Amino acid sequence: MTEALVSIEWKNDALILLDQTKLPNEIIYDRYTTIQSVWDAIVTMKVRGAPAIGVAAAYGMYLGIQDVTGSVSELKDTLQKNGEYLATSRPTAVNLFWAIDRMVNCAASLDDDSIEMMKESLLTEAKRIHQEDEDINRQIGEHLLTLLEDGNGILTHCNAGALATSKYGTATSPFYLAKEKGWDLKVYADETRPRLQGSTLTALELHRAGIDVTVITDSMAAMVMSQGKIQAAIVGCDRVAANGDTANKIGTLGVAILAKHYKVPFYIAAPTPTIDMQTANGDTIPIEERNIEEIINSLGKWTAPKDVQAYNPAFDVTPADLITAIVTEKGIVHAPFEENLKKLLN
Ligand SMILES: CSC[C@H]1O[C@H](OP(=O)(O)O)[C@H](O)[C@@H]1O
Repeated sequence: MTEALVSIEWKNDALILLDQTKLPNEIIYDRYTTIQSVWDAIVTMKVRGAPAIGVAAAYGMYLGIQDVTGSVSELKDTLQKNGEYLATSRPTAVNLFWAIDRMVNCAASLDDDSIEMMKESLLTEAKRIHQEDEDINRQIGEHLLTLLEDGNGILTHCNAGALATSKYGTATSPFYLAKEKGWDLKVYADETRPRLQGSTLTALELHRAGIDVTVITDSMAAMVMSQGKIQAAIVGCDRVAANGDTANKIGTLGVAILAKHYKVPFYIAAPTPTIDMQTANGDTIPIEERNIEEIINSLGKWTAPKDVQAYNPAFDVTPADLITAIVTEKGIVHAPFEENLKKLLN
């Protein structure tokens, strides 16, 4: 086993982020001291994964008010404006907006404190969001483990791992807990074109942890399911709508359709900050479209004519009726999702 990679750390008054665009070949940590650099890290996916984006954004909101020296109301105004700016980085992962709101609401709740006291309270709130994420992920893993058995084959898509969060991951959390229990789970990781987070990130973190992981191309998912190798599919999420429709990395919908066909349980690992009860259903979840060169010039080699058209939605939406259960830190939610998510969250 090799030491676990840490995606996010607050150290010596700065945010330290592992540059995930360099993995698996280089392990490079960068130091961030401005909100602008955090915005760029989110846009360029140096830090990615809904929970990790939320934690990074919380620290970015704190970094953005360091230079405020005037009144308390000036600090609150700056925080509000910075939240609007940070919100332009990526549109789909609701954790970004959830973390921004947490920081703005934290400041709003601090009446007439001094500027320095408010800055201290905002750093405390960012650290709280960071620690909560770690606790949430372990609890999701414990609930997911009740749905699995020693020796199971599990298919996962993209990276909803420790690298997408502060620790453990969401979909990968049971793999780490299973190893602690001495179970022998066999993970099949979709490489997940075009960004390949499954092979560059999931395979990396699980392999380093000594967990049995096999990289497959996205197009092999059907075959491994048809061969009876998969007893469950577990994926992460970027936004769960009130009716259970779930946005996740592009290709997740295909995995869900295959799982239905092969009668494989399909689980969403969902921290409650990723559940957006303000969004009624999947039709209204904003889907990020990214640069088409991620497809036709991935890894710096043109694999299509340079002026060809391409379509690069970074996420798709899995309808609730393809989802077996949404597994949160507060418990396992089955259909009817709208009713049961409300019960879980209230
Ligand atoms: C627990 S990570 C959730 C989610 O985020 C990833 O997207 P991206 O790498 O573009 O930030 C992927 O969809 C994961 O499943």
